[in-house]
Amino acid sequence: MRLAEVVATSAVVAATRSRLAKVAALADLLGRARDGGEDELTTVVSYLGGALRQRRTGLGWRGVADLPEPADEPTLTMLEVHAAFEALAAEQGPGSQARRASAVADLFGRADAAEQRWLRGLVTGELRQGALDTLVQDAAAKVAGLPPADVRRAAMLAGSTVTAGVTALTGGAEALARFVLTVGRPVLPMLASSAGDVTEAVTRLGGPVAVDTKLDGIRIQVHRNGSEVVVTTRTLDDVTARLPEVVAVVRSLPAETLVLDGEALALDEQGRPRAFQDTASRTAQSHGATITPFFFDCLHADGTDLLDAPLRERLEVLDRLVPERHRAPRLVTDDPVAAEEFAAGVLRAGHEGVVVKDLAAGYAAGRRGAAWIKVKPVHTLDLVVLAVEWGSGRRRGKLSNLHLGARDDRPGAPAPFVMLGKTFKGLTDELLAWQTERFLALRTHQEGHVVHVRPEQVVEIALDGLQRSTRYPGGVALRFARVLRYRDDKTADEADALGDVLRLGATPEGPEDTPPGD
Ligand SMILES: Nc1ncnc2c1ncn2[C@@H]1O[C@H](COP(=O)(O)OP(=O)(O)OP(=O)(O)O)[C@@H](O)[C@H]1O
Repeated sequence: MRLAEVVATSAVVAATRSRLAKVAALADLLGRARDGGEDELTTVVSYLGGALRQRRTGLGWRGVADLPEPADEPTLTMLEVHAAFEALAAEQGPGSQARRASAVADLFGRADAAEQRWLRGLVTGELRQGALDTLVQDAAAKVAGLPPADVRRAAMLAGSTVTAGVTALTGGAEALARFVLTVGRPVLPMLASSAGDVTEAVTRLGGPVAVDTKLDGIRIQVHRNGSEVVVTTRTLDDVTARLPEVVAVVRSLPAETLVLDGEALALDEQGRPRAFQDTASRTAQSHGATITPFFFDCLHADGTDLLDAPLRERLEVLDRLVPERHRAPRLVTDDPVAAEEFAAGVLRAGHEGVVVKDLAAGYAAGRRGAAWIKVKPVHTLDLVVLAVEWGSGRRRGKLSNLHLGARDDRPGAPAPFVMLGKTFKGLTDELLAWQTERFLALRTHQEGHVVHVRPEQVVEIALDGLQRSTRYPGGVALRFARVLRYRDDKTADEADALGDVLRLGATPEGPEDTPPGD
């Protein structure tokens, strides 16, 4: 298969808003790629999801900043491209940088202009978007003639869309069914959609729901097999060695095999939650505050897999095995008023909100299906830092005012991110010091006092709302944005998209609330 066919499909997917049309275009391509053998197919599935097959190529933004003249005709094949990146990834030792540069010049010199743009996006990660994964899963299911839920489930269990997609296309239902929950192997976590208030969330789900305390710590998944315990994060990184308290708690539970989902939290002496940064720094260093695990789901217990069991049943097992002091406080109700009252109490206790959950739903990775709905009182967005301004006065010598962008999910968007505003509010001295170093490392170029950076750092912003704006290209600006924390557990493709932002609803244009600099 030629690279041009993948580039063309990718353009069709970006240009339509229709989910059906996106899946159809991807399926058409996957159907053709299937005939090319497993290596080619794996490459196509991976690239359609916006990712290279190599974990590291030693190539970054800088390495593809200056490209040779594009070729007139697209001639590259997928296997040639893959082989070129394999060779790049294998380069090491003295002189490797020069050899890498010449390999890049060779590869990109054989690509036409559209292919060059696309390959550059692939290398820098700009093509990656969380939503692409489920589209590729659905397309693979369509070609294989399998229910989309089966492929999604395999991806959750394998922790990889590429593995699940290729298996569906080459081995069919039988091969797919071999992906089972294995104690000791982490699965992709279930995520939540959001609602403006608790009543809306309860009404949307209908019927009795679990209203769970939303604990502001670090997502953990714990696998126990006898005395073996493994703790992983939302991104499936192993943090077992850093969280001995969690290991000890799980070892004390009355079950031989166990998979639990929960949140690890730093608590002060009064049992109130401490700032997220305190908890987060604990996975980075292994000292500091005491960490307490709180579990809210059970996926396996003593030989019984519970992934497909309704939440009601999973919670029964959880309540039986885990003592109350290690569970997220919860109310089961179908009454929105009772749910609102419970949520108000949760906020008074210092937690960030609630997650309202459908008691009849199974456990499914990702955000689709919306069986979990989070409700937080202030709006928060996960945005990407596009540039930073040098501070003045007390902040001289520090990178301060952040330029914030959302993923631009509009068809034909001119750039991957669209700027929504700036803020320097909420930044402590510690954060200023940290971000100065971080953004200097990400610097691409400087214009006046504005340092442009590679769009890789996600930051969680609280805001009062949106206002319409003629100043910013998305047509809206953030109102009273302030920094809550840096999200090192999220990549830029998991940041909020303009579509998510607009759902907050904009008020008419008002005076600019964030002064242009500090
Ligand atoms: N009781 C709970 N049930 C489910 N998730 C919870 C609970 N308490 C805290 N959480 C956290 O909330 C997250 C669910 O929200 P979401 O899927 O939107 O992830 P997120 O983008 O990391 O959310 P946020 O930034 O709001 O924490 C989970 O990943 C988990 O870390």
